[in-house]
Amino acid sequence: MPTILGQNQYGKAENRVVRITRDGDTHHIKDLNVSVALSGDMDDVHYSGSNANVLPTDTTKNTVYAFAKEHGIESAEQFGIHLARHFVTSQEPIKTARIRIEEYAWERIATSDGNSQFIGADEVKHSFVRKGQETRTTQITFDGEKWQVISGLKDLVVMNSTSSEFWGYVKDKYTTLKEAYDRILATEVSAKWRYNWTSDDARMPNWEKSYEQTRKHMLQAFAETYSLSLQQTLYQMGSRIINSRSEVDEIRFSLPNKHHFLVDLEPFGLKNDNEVYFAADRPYGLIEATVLRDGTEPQIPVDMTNL
Ligand SMILES: O=c1[nH]c(=O)c2[nH]c(=O)[nH]c2[nH]1
Repeated sequence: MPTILGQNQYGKAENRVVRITRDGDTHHIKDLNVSVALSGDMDDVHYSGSNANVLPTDTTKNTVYAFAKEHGIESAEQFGIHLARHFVTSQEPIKTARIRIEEYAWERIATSDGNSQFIGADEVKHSFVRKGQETRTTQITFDGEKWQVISGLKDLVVMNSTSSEFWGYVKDKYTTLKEAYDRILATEVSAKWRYNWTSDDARMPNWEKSYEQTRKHMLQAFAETYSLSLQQTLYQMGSRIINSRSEVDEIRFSLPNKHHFLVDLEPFGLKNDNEVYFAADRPYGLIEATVLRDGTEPQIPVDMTNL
């Protein structure tokens, strides 16, 4: 049966680009997921395998990162218009470019003494929580006598665009990681905390207030810790909560290290001064630990944190 080629398009999908713009020590984030689809005179590559008209998808990816550096990202629309125009006007065989962009919004974290709306204290200038609601969880167990309440949250995404280092680690023959003295620290927090309320008495916590305050201390400790490792940040988040909330005796975290790799723009004659990052989704480091009030026994199951 004779066949003919129908509609076709190609490109690189889901280029995760994070652009940090530094205004002194106040940082601004643009976090995009950019998909490029090109079409035009592409009969030959399908019929005969000739690549003469094919701009590699790898090049379309590089263009996204290079444009983020060279032109910045003012808005997703402006960035997409710029890219689409570039592909169609610079490559004769390309007749149509479709650029799809998802943008992830970030808000600044309020510091202990500040207010989220104002950039007052230092920390808030480079500490962000991704917009959108986290999921709140709870598990209640009652054996007719004793109560156990373990509450938590998941999908709370946070980022520090500076004030994070990672160096001085073990190096064996498989170690290639370069020491970092100024990196992005980002994670999606899953946490479970156990209330020390065990009996049906009048001193039971105000659950709504307790959740709100626990979340607040968690975010503030993340923002205010100058981090030498995600493990250290985790411990600071846990101990801030235990020290500030007398109703919580134990908290367990599961923190994926959401890696942001600096893009090498040197092949394009551009210097990447900690501005353009590739946000990788996997594999990721996974840092997990429990923080306890001294003198109490751990009760939160190790594998419960992600539920
Ligand atoms: O904060 C970190 N902790 C690690 O244990 C680790 N390992 C790694 O490769 N990067 C990081 N970052």
